[in-house]
Amino acid sequence: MTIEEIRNEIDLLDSRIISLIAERQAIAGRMAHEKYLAGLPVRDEGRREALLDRVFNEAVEQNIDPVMVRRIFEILMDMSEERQHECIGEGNLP
Ligand SMILES: O=C(O)C(=O)C[C@]1(C(=O)O)C=C[C@@H](O)C=C1
Repeated sequence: MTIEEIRNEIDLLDSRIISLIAERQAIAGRMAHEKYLAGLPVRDEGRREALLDRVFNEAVEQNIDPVMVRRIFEILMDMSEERQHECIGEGNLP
């Protein structure tokens, strides 16, 4: 395989990752609605920690850097919380 072909493979995979992130953000919007109705705060520290532990362990099983994977999911959850705040009218965006 050439470098160009391998880069194309990476590009395709990156597009799939972005689609999955968009899907995750859409779910965050639904979560915001349910939390708003239930009177619950957006942030749930217990859930965050449980999720970070789970992805850390899954990364170890798959032989990829668990600390980096944890960081990625911290960012994903921050994005999700930002979306949830926007959905319930507490966003920082103009
Ligand atoms: O599980 C929740 O309660 C969510 O709102 C989802 C989510 C996430 O993106 O995974 C986002 C915010 C919370 O702090 C924890 C997790």
